[in-house]
Amino acid sequence: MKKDIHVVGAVIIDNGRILCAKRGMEKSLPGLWEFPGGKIEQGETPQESLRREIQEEMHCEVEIGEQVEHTSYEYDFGIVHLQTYYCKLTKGTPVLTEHTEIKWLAAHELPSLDWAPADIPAIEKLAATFVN
Ligand SMILES: Nc1nc2c([nH]c(=O)n2[C@H]2C[C@H](O)[C@@H](COP(=O)(O)OP(=O)(O)OP(=O)(O)O)O2)c(=O)[nH]1
Repeated sequence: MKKDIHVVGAVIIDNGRILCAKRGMEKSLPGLWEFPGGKIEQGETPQESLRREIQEEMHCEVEIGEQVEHTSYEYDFGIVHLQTYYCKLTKGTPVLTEHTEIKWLAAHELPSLDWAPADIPAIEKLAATFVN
């Protein structure tokens, strides 16, 4: 049995653009794009986890809205259950810490990046949701 890994990702929208973050080359899924976030810790709600991760990784605060997607993807290292949520910035601006690059893209531009496989359903949904 592969281990289940519960992960939250923030779809941060600001000025009509969505924040995309590139994973480091030394990590699992090296160099792939993802939404900032991380593993849900024991006793946390997805929202608490997301707020904590965004503060730690991006040094800013977000207001969390509706869920975008909830999907599971089986990697060689485990099964990632990824929940993504719409977020708005409430304090500060995202800064690069753990990631190697960040980009702000319009929804229709999202499919042009090389995303972690678990993110594809969310990317397709976002790309189809906003016509801009
Ligand atoms: N934060 C985030 N993680 C994602 C996304 N898509 C996706 O497959 N993942 C995977 C990558 C990781 O295996 C896991 C998130 O764990 P993490 O952020 O706490 O861990 P990490 O990448 O620092 O480290 P690692 O232990 O996987 O090397 O979920 C996504 O959009 N955002």
